[in-house]
Amino acid sequence: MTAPWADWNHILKLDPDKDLPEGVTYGDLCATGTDAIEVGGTMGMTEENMTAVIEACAEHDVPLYQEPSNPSVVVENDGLEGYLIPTVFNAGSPFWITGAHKEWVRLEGDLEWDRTYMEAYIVMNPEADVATLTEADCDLAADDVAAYATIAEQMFGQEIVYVEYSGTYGEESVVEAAAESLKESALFYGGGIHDYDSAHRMATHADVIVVGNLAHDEGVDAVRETVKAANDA
Ligand SMILES: CC(C)=CCC/C(C)=C/CC/C(C)=C/CC/C(C)=C/COP(=O)(O)OP(=O)(O)O
Ligand SMILES: O=P(O)(O)OC[C@@H](O)CO
Ligand SMILES: [Mg+2]
Repeated sequence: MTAPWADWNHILKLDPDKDLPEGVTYGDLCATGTDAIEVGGTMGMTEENMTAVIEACAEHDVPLYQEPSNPSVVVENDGLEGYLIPTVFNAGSPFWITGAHKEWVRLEGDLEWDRTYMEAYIVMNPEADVATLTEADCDLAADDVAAYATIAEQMFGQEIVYVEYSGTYGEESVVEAAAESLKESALFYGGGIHDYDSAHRMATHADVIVVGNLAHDEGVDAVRETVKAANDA
Protein backbone atom coordinates (compact mmCIF):
# COMPACT_ATOMS: atom_id res chain seq x y z
CA MET A 1 0.00 0.00 0.00
CA THR A 2 1.23 3.47 -0.85
CA ALA A 3 1.92 5.61 2.19
CA PRO A 4 -0.53 8.50 2.64
CA TRP A 5 2.35 10.99 2.49
CA ALA A 6 3.81 9.62 -0.76
CA ASP A 7 2.41 12.55 -2.74
CA TRP A 8 2.66 15.23 -0.10
CA ASN A 9 4.94 18.23 -0.34
CA HIS A 10 3.50 20.39 2.44
CA ILE A 11 1.91 19.90 5.84
CA LEU A 12 0.28 22.61 7.88
CA LYS A 13 0.71 21.95 11.60
CA LEU A 14 -1.92 23.65 13.72
CA ASP A 15 -1.33 24.12 17.44
CA PRO A 16 -4.56 23.86 19.47
CA ASP A 17 -2.95 25.99 22.20
CA LYS A 18 -2.48 28.96 19.86
CA ASP A 19 -4.94 31.44 18.38
CA LEU A 20 -5.42 32.24 14.72
CA PRO A 21 -4.76 35.72 13.39
CA GLU A 22 -7.78 38.02 13.42
CA GLY A 23 -10.20 37.26 10.63
CA VAL A 24 -8.59 33.91 9.74
CA THR A 25 -10.63 30.71 10.08
CA TYR A 26 -9.60 27.05 10.15
CA GLY A 27 -11.50 26.73 6.89
CA ASP A 28 -9.27 29.38 5.30
CA LEU A 29 -6.16 27.47 6.41
CA CYS A 30 -7.53 24.17 5.10
CA ALA A 31 -8.02 25.85 1.73
CA THR A 32 -4.40 27.00 1.32
CA GLY A 33 -3.55 24.02 -0.87
CA THR A 34 -1.60 22.23 1.85
CA ASP A 35 -1.53 18.46 1.41
CA ALA A 36 -2.45 17.61 5.00
CA ILE A 37 -3.21 19.16 8.35
CA GLU A 38 -1.45 17.87 11.44
CA VAL A 39 -2.98 18.93 14.75
CA GLY A 40 -0.52 19.05 17.62
CA GLY A 41 1.99 20.91 19.75
CA THR A 42 4.17 20.29 22.75
CA MET A 43 2.75 22.41 25.56
CA GLY A 44 -0.83 23.09 26.58
CA MET A 45 -2.41 20.11 24.80
CA THR A 46 -5.76 18.82 26.09
CA GLU A 47 -8.41 16.51 24.65
CA GLU A 48 -10.71 19.54 24.54
CA ASN A 49 -8.52 21.89 22.55
CA MET A 50 -7.41 19.06 20.24
CA THR A 51 -11.03 18.13 19.57
CA ALA A 52 -12.02 21.72 18.88
CA VAL A 53 -9.38 22.13 16.16
CA ILE A 54 -10.04 18.68 14.70
CA GLU A 55 -13.74 19.42 14.45
CA ALA A 56 -13.13 22.83 12.93
CA CYS A 57 -10.93 21.26 10.22
CA ALA A 58 -12.87 18.03 9.69
CA GLU A 59 -15.60 19.68 7.67
CA HIS A 60 -13.06 20.80 5.06
CA ASP A 61 -11.62 18.70 2.29
CA VAL A 62 -8.03 18.08 3.41
CA PRO A 63 -6.51 14.98 5.03
CA LEU A 64 -6.50 15.50 8.78
CA TYR A 65 -4.09 13.83 11.22
CA GLN A 66 -3.59 14.14 14.92
CA GLU A 67 -0.03 14.34 16.22
CA PRO A 68 -0.43 13.65 19.95
CA SER A 69 2.28 14.78 22.34
CA ASN A 70 1.32 12.16 24.91
CA PRO A 71 -1.17 9.29 25.23
CA SER A 72 -3.66 11.26 27.32
CA VAL A 73 -4.53 13.69 24.52
CA VAL A 74 -5.24 11.15 21.78
CA VAL A 75 -8.77 11.66 20.52
CA GLU A 76 -11.03 9.43 18.51
CA ASN A 77 -12.83 11.41 15.85
CA ASP A 78 -14.39 10.38 12.55
CA GLY A 79 -12.87 13.42 10.90
CA LEU A 80 -9.36 12.07 11.42
CA GLU A 81 -7.59 10.22 8.64
CA GLY A 82 -5.09 8.86 11.15
CA TYR A 83 -2.42 9.46 13.73
CA LEU A 84 1.16 10.56 13.28
CA ILE A 85 2.98 9.45 16.40
CA PRO A 86 6.33 11.01 17.27
CA THR A 87 9.28 9.14 18.68
CA VAL A 88 12.33 11.26 19.47
CA PHE A 89 15.53 9.47 18.45
CA ASN A 90 17.80 11.94 20.25
CA ALA A 91 15.68 12.22 23.40
CA GLY A 92 17.50 12.17 26.74
CA SER A 93 14.83 10.04 28.32
CA PRO A 94 13.62 6.73 26.91
CA PHE A 95 10.08 7.77 27.80
CA TRP A 96 10.01 9.86 24.60
CA ILE A 97 11.54 7.10 22.49
CA THR A 98 9.40 4.10 23.48
CA GLY A 99 8.07 4.69 27.00
CA ALA A 100 5.04 6.83 26.14
CA HIS A 101 4.19 4.37 23.39
CA LYS A 102 4.33 1.42 25.77
CA GLU A 103 2.02 3.26 28.18
CA TRP A 104 -0.41 4.08 25.37
CA VAL A 105 -0.66 0.44 24.33
CA ARG A 106 -0.84 -0.75 27.92
CA LEU A 107 -3.78 1.57 28.58
CA GLU A 108 -5.60 1.21 25.26
CA GLY A 109 -4.85 -2.34 24.16
CA ASP A 110 -5.36 -2.91 20.45
CA LEU A 111 -4.92 0.33 18.54
CA GLU A 112 -6.05 1.28 15.07
CA TRP A 113 -2.78 0.07 13.60
CA ASP A 114 -3.81 0.54 9.98
CA ARG A 115 -4.04 4.29 10.45
CA THR A 116 -1.31 4.80 13.03
CA TYR A 117 2.03 5.95 11.61
CA MET A 118 5.34 6.76 13.26
CA GLU A 119 7.50 9.84 12.80
CA ALA A 120 11.17 9.42 13.81
CA TYR A 121 12.04 12.86 15.12
CA ILE A 122 15.50 14.35 15.38
CA VAL A 123 14.98 17.45 17.51
CA MET A 124 17.50 20.17 16.68
CA ASN A 125 16.48 23.47 18.32
CA PRO A 126 17.54 23.41 21.99
CA GLU A 127 15.28 26.41 22.69
CA ALA A 128 12.10 24.65 21.58
CA ASP A 129 9.61 23.28 24.10
CA VAL A 130 9.93 19.88 22.49
CA ALA A 131 13.68 19.85 23.15
CA THR A 132 13.24 20.81 26.81
CA LEU A 133 10.46 18.30 27.38
CA THR A 134 12.31 15.38 25.82
CA GLU A 135 15.77 16.46 27.10
CA ALA A 136 16.96 16.14 23.55
CA ASP A 137 20.66 16.20 22.74
CA CYS A 138 20.63 18.89 20.06
CA ASP A 139 24.39 19.20 19.89
CA LEU A 140 24.53 17.29 16.66
CA ALA A 141 26.58 17.84 13.50
CA ALA A 142 25.33 16.98 10.02
CA ASP A 143 26.96 13.56 10.14
CA ASP A 144 25.28 12.77 13.46
CA VAL A 145 21.90 13.67 12.01
CA ALA A 146 22.57 11.63 8.87
CA ALA A 147 23.51 8.67 11.05
CA TYR A 148 20.34 9.02 13.13
CA ALA A 149 18.34 9.15 9.90
CA THR A 150 20.08 6.03 8.63
CA ILE A 151 19.48 4.01 11.79
CA ALA A 152 15.87 5.19 11.87
CA GLU A 153 15.36 3.82 8.37
CA GLN A 154 17.65 0.81 8.21
CA MET A 155 17.67 -0.46 11.79
CA PHE A 156 14.31 0.67 13.14
CA GLY A 157 12.23 0.53 9.95
CA GLN A 158 10.95 4.09 10.23
CA GLU A 159 9.18 5.34 7.12
CA ILE A 160 9.24 8.99 8.16
CA VAL A 161 12.31 10.81 9.46
CA TYR A 162 11.48 14.28 10.78
CA VAL A 163 14.24 16.87 11.20
CA GLU A 164 12.64 19.28 13.66
CA TYR A 165 13.86 22.84 14.22
CA SER A 166 10.53 24.00 15.65
CA GLY A 167 10.60 27.78 16.11
CA THR A 168 13.80 28.46 14.19
CA TYR A 169 15.05 28.04 10.64
CA GLY A 170 17.42 25.07 10.44
CA GLU A 171 20.83 24.41 8.95
CA GLU A 172 20.37 23.53 5.32
CA SER A 173 23.51 21.39 5.32
CA VAL A 174 22.04 19.26 8.12
CA VAL A 175 18.78 18.72 6.25
CA GLU A 176 20.70 17.96 3.06
CA ALA A 177 22.82 15.36 4.89
CA ALA A 178 19.69 13.71 6.28
CA ALA A 179 18.14 13.65 2.81
CA GLU A 180 21.21 12.07 1.26
CA SER A 181 21.34 9.37 3.89
CA LEU A 182 17.79 8.13 3.28
CA LYS A 183 16.99 5.54 0.63
CA GLU A 184 13.20 5.13 0.68
CA SER A 185 11.97 6.77 3.84
CA ALA A 186 10.39 10.20 3.59
CA LEU A 187 12.19 13.20 5.05
CA PHE A 188 9.98 15.74 6.80
CA TYR A 189 11.49 19.10 7.68
CA GLY A 190 9.89 21.61 10.06
CA GLY A 191 11.05 24.84 11.68
CA GLY A 192 11.01 28.54 10.96
CA ILE A 193 9.62 28.41 7.44
CA HIS A 194 8.24 31.91 6.94
CA ASP A 195 8.13 32.75 3.23
CA TYR A 196 8.55 31.41 -0.29
CA ASP A 197 12.36 31.34 -0.20
CA SER A 198 12.77 29.64 3.15
CA ALA A 199 10.16 27.07 2.10
CA HIS A 200 11.74 26.50 -1.28
CA ARG A 201 15.24 25.99 0.09
CA MET A 202 14.20 23.31 2.58
CA ALA A 203 11.83 21.70 0.09
CA THR A 204 14.72 21.07 -2.30
CA HIS A 205 16.12 18.68 0.35
CA ALA A 206 13.08 17.42 2.26
CA ASP A 207 10.23 15.40 0.77
CA VAL A 208 7.71 17.25 2.90
CA ILE A 209 8.01 20.61 4.63
CA VAL A 210 5.98 21.32 7.75
CA VAL A 211 4.78 24.85 8.44
CA GLY A 212 3.54 25.68 11.93
CA ASN A 213 3.84 29.06 13.61
CA LEU A 214 3.36 30.98 10.37
CA ALA A 215 -0.31 30.02 10.29
CA HIS A 216 -0.80 31.43 13.79
CA ASP A 217 1.41 34.49 13.35
CA GLU A 218 0.77 35.59 9.77
CA GLY A 219 -2.17 33.78 8.27
CA VAL A 220 -3.38 32.52 4.96
CA ASP A 221 -1.42 34.39 2.30
CA ALA A 222 1.92 33.63 3.92
CA VAL A 223 1.01 29.94 4.21
CA ARG A 224 -0.08 29.88 0.56
CA GLU A 225 3.35 31.13 -0.50
CA THR A 226 4.98 28.22 1.30
CA VAL A 227 2.63 25.75 -0.39
CA LYS A 228 3.58 27.20 -3.76
CA ALA A 229 7.27 26.90 -2.91
CA ALA A 230 6.90 23.30 -1.74
CA ASN A 231 5.17 22.39 -5.00
CA ASP A 232 7.72 24.27 -7.13
CA ALA A 233 10.77 22.68 -5.50
C1 LIG B 1 2.68 7.54 22.34
C2 LIG B 1 2.00 8.83 22.12
C3 LIG B 1 0.55 8.77 21.84
C4 LIG B 1 2.62 10.01 22.18
C5 LIG B 1 4.06 10.19 22.44
C6 LIG B 1 4.59 11.20 21.52
C7 LIG B 1 5.98 11.68 21.83
C8 LIG B 1 7.07 10.71 21.96
C9 LIG B 1 6.17 13.03 21.89
C10 LIG B 1 7.45 13.67 22.11
C11 LIG B 1 7.70 14.81 21.14
C12 LIG B 1 6.57 15.81 21.04
C13 LIG B 1 6.14 16.53 22.28
C14 LIG B 1 5.98 15.98 19.87
C15 LIG B 1 4.82 16.89 19.64
C16 LIG B 1 4.86 17.50 18.28
C17 LIG B 1 5.80 18.65 18.17
C18 LIG B 1 7.24 18.43 18.03
C19 LIG B 1 5.31 19.85 18.20
C20 LIG B 1 6.17 21.06 18.14
O1 LIG B 1 6.19 21.58 19.35
P1 LIG B 1 6.84 23.00 19.65
O2 LIG B 1 6.64 23.90 18.51
O3 LIG B 1 8.23 22.77 20.14
O4 LIG B 1 5.97 23.38 20.87
P2 LIG B 1 4.91 24.52 21.13
O5 LIG B 1 4.46 25.04 19.80
O6 LIG B 1 3.84 23.86 21.92
O7 LIG B 1 5.69 25.52 21.93
O1 LIG C 1 6.30 26.24 13.98
P1 LIG C 1 7.43 26.07 13.01
O2 LIG C 1 8.70 26.74 13.43
O3 LIG C 1 7.01 26.42 11.62
O4 LIG C 1 7.79 24.50 13.01
C1 LIG C 1 6.92 23.60 12.38
C2 LIG C 1 6.91 22.25 13.03
O5 LIG C 1 8.02 21.48 12.66
C3 LIG C 1 6.75 22.26 14.51
O6 LIG C 1 6.62 20.95 14.97
MG1 LIG D 1 5.09 25.12 17.76
